Amino acid sequence: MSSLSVSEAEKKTMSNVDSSPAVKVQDVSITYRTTFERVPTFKSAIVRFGRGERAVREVKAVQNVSFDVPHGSTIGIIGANGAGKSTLMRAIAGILPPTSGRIEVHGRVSTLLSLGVGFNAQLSGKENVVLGGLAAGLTRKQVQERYEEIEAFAELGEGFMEMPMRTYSSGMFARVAFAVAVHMDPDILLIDEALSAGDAKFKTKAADKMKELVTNSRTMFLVSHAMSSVRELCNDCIWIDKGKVMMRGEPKEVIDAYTHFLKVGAAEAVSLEDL
Ligand SMILES: Nc1ncnc2c1ncn2[C@@H]1O[C@H](COP(=O)(O)OP(=O)(O)OP(=O)(O)O)[C@@H](O)[C@H]1O
Repeated sequence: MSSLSVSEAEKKTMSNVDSSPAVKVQDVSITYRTTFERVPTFKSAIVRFGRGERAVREVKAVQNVSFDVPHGSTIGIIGANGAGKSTLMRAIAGILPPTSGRIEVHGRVSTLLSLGVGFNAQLSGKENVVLGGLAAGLTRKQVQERYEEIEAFAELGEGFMEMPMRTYSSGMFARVAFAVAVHMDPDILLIDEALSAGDAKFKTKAADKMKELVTNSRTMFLVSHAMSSVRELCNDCIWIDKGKVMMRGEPKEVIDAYTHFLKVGAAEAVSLEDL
């Protein structure tokens, strides 16, 4: 590193890409097994005194997925409902262990998965910010130092940070969740549909903040159905379908292939945004 000339170092910073991967996903499969009571017919339910038959349903949500994500990338993860995007994000976040395969994560991860997971709705916004910060590994002092910035970023309005989060609208919830996630100093930020709940003004602000994080060489995963966000913010893209990687590459090309696959064509794809 020290032997690099200034111009080479600058180039490296501009390209935002470090040679070792921030995330390495190797042949990962994730299967959910759900047991449930099956009551086949009304008659047999009566015969069985209301007890159903125990059945197991397996869903192969992610199947043999492998990819590397270099430091400084902003990678969009796209695909239809139920494709396995959130499952993959939960595995990268370390919330859900893969059924098989291996995931390496190099750096500190901050997640914004399914908005505000981990928040306690009975507690105030302020209390949740503190808990979120401590859970992310910050010291109490560091949380206190960042609190004002987080509060200012969330812009909830007078007094709302002191109110229990159950009294918040989903957009307000999203604002706090986003503000916390981006102020945790993450090396790797996982964002799952975060922008969908905020209003237009907050979406712009959130997008600017994400661009700033990426400029500072952070790695970001953006799971989204909003193709415009992926096109605007990402420099890399993975399309997942039925738990498998269909395509990886330039966001524009991957989005084109995906929208073509959905048989809507590129023109209608714009009106599909923000679904
Ligand atoms: N906790 C769970 N238990 C059982 N099955 C699950 C669970 N979570 C997800 N699944 C199943 O795994 C598959 C992938 O779901 P996942 O939430 O990862 O999809 P997704 O691509 O994020 O979808 P969406 O765009 O609708 O958010 C689906 O078939 C879903 O029914």
